[in-house]
Amino acid sequence: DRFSSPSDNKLFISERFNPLGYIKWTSKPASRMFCSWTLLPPRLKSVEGELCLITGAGGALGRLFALEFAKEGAQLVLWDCDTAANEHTARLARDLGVKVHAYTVDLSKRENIYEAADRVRAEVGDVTMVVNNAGVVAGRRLLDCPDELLERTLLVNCHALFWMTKAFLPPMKARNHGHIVTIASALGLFTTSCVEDYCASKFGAVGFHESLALELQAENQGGIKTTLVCPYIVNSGMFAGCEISLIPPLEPLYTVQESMKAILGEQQMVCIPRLIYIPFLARLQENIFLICSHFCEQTAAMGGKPGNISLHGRRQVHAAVHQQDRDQSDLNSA
Ligand SMILES: NC(=O)C1=CN([C@@H]2O[C@H](COP(=O)(O)OP(=O)(O)OC[C@H]3O[C@@H](n4cnc5c(N)ncnc54)[C@H](OP(=O)(O)O)[C@@H]3O)[C@@H](O)[C@H]2O)C=CC1
Ligand SMILES: CC1=C(/C=C/C(C)=C/C=C/C(C)=C/C=O)C(C)(C)CCC1
Repeated sequence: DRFSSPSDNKLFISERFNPLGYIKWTSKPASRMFCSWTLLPPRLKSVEGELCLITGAGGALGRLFALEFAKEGAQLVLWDCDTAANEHTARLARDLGVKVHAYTVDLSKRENIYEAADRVRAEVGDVTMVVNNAGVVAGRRLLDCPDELLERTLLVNCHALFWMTKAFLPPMKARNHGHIVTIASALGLFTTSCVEDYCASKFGAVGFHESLALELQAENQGGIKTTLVCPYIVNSGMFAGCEISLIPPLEPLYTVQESMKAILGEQQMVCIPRLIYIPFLARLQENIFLICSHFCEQTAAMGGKPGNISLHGRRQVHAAVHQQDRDQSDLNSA
């Protein structure tokens, strides 16, 4: 059994919970609904024969992703700005018997991404899976941080997602087949202090990912899967040595194996550990409230049924009350 762990035999509703699923609920037949919310363990797909591009492949998680995809039999395209680290990952993956193509790419430069994408298409072929994993953090207090470092975080963690998708999605759409994975962070769902650049970029990544997933769904491109990965602090890589007293950092291999389960299970999102779903769900509840408010407002605008409390109506009441207050104060001052 791939990625077996002691918890594999237990059934956790949070594991199967699919946050974009509530939209599916309203639009898809009961069978699909059941699949999104089922308690049954997911079937893991095969990636044998897929061409999988991993960014940041020389880094802690990127290297482990490359090795896990290699074990699964995928052909690899590895991107990183650190040539030596990337080549090292490539050698380790080749030792597992798969074809590996390593490229030195600076993801903070749009033209660099487009040029490298053209080279990959010409030299290797159409990429069918993209794992947007590369990431950076300025790691300094906002007011002490050079502007360029702050900008770089947004360029690498967020803007690069636009250019990667523009470069690699079209052939996927032509075949209605592919998979785009976004390695975001728990800090794309809620915030903590002193990481303004990182939070801004990861919130951007989460928003980008959700919107793309909905766009593909609206365009009936169900053959193109998307997975959002939101890990807590990992005991390696960019946050190595960073600890919070309550919860110990995650082990990198555990993080990547949990991510692989979600990717191969075609899950739309995974929070690692599950505790991270709690602040996420708190936000989701807020969003549902906003959608309901919007719906009430539209109902009112369409001449909603008596008894409906509409925000639109309430706003008119507020405006009338304010007008009365102003009239009263004019009277007082006269
Ligand atoms: N580690 C953690 O605690 C957590 C990490 N994540 C996310 O996981 C992902 C991987 O993180 P992790 O493995 O820890 O990070 P690492 O720093 O270990 O690896 C990131 C890799 O990306 C490369 N990279 C950085 N900038 C660029 C660029 N402009 N162009 C190309 N490659 C670049 C880095 O190269 P170089 O070393 O030369 O900069 C490095 O090889 C990131 O998106 C991160 O935000 C999410 C939650 C927690
Ligand atoms: C709010 C919150 C927590 C704090 C989480 C933090 C501070 C996460 C930091 C994550 C990082 C640095 C990710 C990097 O990508 C806990 C302790 C899980 C408990 C549940 C609520």
